[in-house]
Amino acid sequence: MGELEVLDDARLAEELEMLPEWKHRLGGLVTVYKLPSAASALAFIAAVGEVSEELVHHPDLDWRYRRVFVRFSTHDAGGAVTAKDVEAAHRVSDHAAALDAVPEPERYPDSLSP
Ligand SMILES: C[C@H](O)[C@H](O)[C@H]1CNC2=NC(N)=NC(=O)C2=N1
Repeated sequence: MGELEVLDDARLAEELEMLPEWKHRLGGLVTVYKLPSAASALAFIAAVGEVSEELVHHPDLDWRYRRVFVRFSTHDAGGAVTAKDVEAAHRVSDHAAALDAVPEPERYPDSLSP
């Protein structure tokens, strides 16, 4: 599969089974992490930034004290989910775990504008 190919529903469902901390919303992969402190939230944001630069694939981020809202979608694919979003989500989840983040994907609002 090309890395900018939009994932069909079946493939997306398969990928999401391996990404239990994420959900499909607003044409992207979204989640919320609650960090132990605002300082660790900032460290998490820095780690997300490094992943984004390494992959040249950048999320929407929303920092709210100890919580960070994350949304990955592929602009070059018209704002849909591709393999790049999946790879980025896995790497971000690993950094979240290393910082003792609590995943709260259900908190991601359905209305947050892309
Ligand atoms: C030129 C540059 O590589 C592209 O614009 C990259 C940058 N970061 C990106 N991030 C996201 N989320 N989607 C993209 O299509 C994308 N494209």
